[in-house]
Amino acid sequence: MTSPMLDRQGAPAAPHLALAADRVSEQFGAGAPVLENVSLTVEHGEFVAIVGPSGCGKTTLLRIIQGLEAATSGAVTTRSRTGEAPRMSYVFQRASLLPWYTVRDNVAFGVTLRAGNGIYGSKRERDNAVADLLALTGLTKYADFYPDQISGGMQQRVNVARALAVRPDVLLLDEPLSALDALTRERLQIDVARILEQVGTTGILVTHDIREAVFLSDRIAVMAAHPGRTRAIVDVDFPRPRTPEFQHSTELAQLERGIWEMLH
Ligand SMILES: Nc1ncnc2c1ncn2[C@@H]1O[C@H](COP(=O)(O)OP(=O)(O)OP(=O)(O)O)[C@@H](O)[C@H]1O
Repeated sequence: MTSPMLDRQGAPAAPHLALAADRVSEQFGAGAPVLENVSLTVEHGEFVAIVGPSGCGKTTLLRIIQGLEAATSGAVTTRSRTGEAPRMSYVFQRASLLPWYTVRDNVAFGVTLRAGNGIYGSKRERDNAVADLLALTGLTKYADFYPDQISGGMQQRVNVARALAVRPDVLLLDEPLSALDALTRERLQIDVARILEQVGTTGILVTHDIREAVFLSDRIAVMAAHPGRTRAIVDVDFPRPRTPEFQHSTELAQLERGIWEMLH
């Protein structure tokens, strides 16, 4: 993951790229191939969604990108805007919060974890960072609550705030909103769009929800299964952040329909 980014010819790739997955294949033991020659590039500040049928290897691809899983063949290369290895953070479907910590302390935990990495120098800087993250994610009023005293949507906000505490160059989101009810989910999609715009981080989102993918992303990788492969890369050519009206617009519905047809 720390190797310099190379293109297919072996020359340094364009510095505007945050990530390049090049012909990534994965097979676990003697099982059927899970991923086959998946290639994907993501520019700095870009938000890319991955959609596809269950079992096509979306989570596996995300885990390979994060370095938690080694690809059988192919390579993933990453770099930050400064040219160094990027910091990545991961948001899962279920918020894994510390139940005995308040909302504030759960976010502070993410900040403290990184204090030793030189991101935050002093205690005051850490306290300010926590306050900023709480404000950014709409949690200031809930700072002294415990996780079991807030809704699932609020818990997921804490999860996002904690993930952002490391000031990630790349934020990986694996079905972050799928456990939420439809209304909460729509509201959080709008907030996630605003938060991403404010922090300017690069993002990769795995989702089953095509509408969510269209609403949030610049491009969508549509995958096919058995083995998992990229079927198409779809551009979502609308300025970000998207307005709440865009969520129910004809343009979004048309793109959603086109992707749905690809998947069925
Ligand atoms: N560590 C592992 N060992 C063996 N098989 C695995 C491992 N991880 C994933 N798989 C298999 O790889 C395939 C793809 O799994 P993955 O979770 O990546 O798919 P997905 O597209 O994210 O699915 P879903 O949309 O249902 O979450 C599945 O058949 C899964 O059982």
